[in-house]
Amino acid sequence: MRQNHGVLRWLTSGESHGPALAGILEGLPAGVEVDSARIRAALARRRLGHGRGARMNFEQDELEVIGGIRHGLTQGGPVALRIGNTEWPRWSEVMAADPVDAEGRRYDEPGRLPARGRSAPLTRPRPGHADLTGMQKYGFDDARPVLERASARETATRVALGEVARAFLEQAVGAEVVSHVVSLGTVDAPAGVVPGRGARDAVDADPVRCVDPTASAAMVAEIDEAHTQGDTLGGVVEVVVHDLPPGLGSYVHWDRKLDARLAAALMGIQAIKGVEVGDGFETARRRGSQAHDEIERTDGGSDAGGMTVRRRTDRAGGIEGGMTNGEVLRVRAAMKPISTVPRALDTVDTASGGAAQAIAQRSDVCAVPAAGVVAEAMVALVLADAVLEKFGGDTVAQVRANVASYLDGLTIRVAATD
Ligand SMILES: Cc1cc2nc3c(=O)[nH]c(=O)nc-3n(C[C@H](O)[C@H](O)[C@H](O)COP(=O)(O)O)c2cc1C
Ligand SMILES: C=C(O[C@@H]1CC(C(=O)O)=C[C@@H](OP(=O)(O)O)[C@H]1O)C(=O)O
Repeated sequence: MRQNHGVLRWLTSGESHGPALAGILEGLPAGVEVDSARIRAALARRRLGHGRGARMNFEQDELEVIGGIRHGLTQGGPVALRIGNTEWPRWSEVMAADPVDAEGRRYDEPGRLPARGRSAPLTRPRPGHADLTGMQKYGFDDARPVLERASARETATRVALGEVARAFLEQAVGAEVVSHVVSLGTVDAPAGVVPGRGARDAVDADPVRCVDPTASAAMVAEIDEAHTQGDTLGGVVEVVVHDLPPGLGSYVHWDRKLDARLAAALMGIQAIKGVEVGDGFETARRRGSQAHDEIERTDGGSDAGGMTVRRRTDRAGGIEGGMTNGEVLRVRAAMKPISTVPRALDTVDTASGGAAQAIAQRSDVCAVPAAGVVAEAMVALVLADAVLEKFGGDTVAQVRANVASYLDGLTIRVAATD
């Protein structure tokens, strides 16, 4: 299955140390209010979090909107963005698109161009990164081109495009997307704490984007300890979406199920190794009587005319049968520890064939808080796609009217959750 099977399409391009990243989002209606200041603010959120590496401090995301937005409004055409890497001047030769000297020589022609410093081939692939298999698959004798594209630097583009999708979701359906860190290393935040509407700034103000201060302090301490020991950490983030209408996605076919589409989008983030919908794996341990969300009427009526209902709990995370059910949507993504481990792991040197220590230059110790921001972007893109698929419209106003008409026509309504 290719993700983006619905109405919206999005693509990214660019390398970690290339001149820029590029992203295109195609299929949005006209009239989404979004400007570069908003997208820049989203990019700044992705750089947050205790445990990120030095590069987050000395590099900026230089955003330029190339197309699709005029005077702060989308125009209906593809939104195209460029995010310049301010590191580029130091890499302009190593990552040059064209052959690097007048004779048209390349670094990957052994003996033809002296490969020193940054241009020296990387031949000690890191366990857990894309290095070794990427070299095999694409026929490289240098891991450089593999890590350049595999790098999560690319997630800057997703966050930028995701912010446009988030603006659409807010304006078309009134939905709000937020994420928080629910575990980091061995530390768990208390179960059942879900950030409400408007909580995003408070979450972002926390050094690890965790809503519980005690757990946050323990997470910070665990990052510091791992750092001291030359080690790295992973964790779990939860994306929470408030005020989605019931009926996004569908039960009728596997690739239309919203949970399948969200899971694919989240698994497509670098280092994500597991996804849970709602209480996920915990639900599998429960009995049926304790696993599901019982339904009750809230309007006081007893006839079968128009009624309002709610679920007493939200263990399902707002999705049943591959569709939003009108409750708060919750999806979790588990991130493995960063694979560039300073206390380097064993590998082989692909040039000499001998045993070696893996590449271990600067690296993030932990990027779980940032992964939450990336996960929000992926969820926003999938939900924007699902909203457009169900409600259509060439302008935000049309989509909004279509949503209102659908909700007005429901004989069974879902009570507001917060
Ligand atoms: C926000 C973010 C930051 C990351 N930072 C690093 C890093 O500094 N060093 C590293 O080795 N991996 C980092 N990763 C993970 C790698 O990009 C990822 O493990 C690699 O591309 C291999 O893909 P896989 O883990 O999905 O198999 C980061 C991932 C994310 C989401
Ligand atoms: C640059 C970003 O993340 C990078 C993601 C990354 C990786 O291997 O995924 C490795 C690191 O890059 P470098 O090895 O050049 O320091 C991170 O800094 C970013 O998120 O903007």
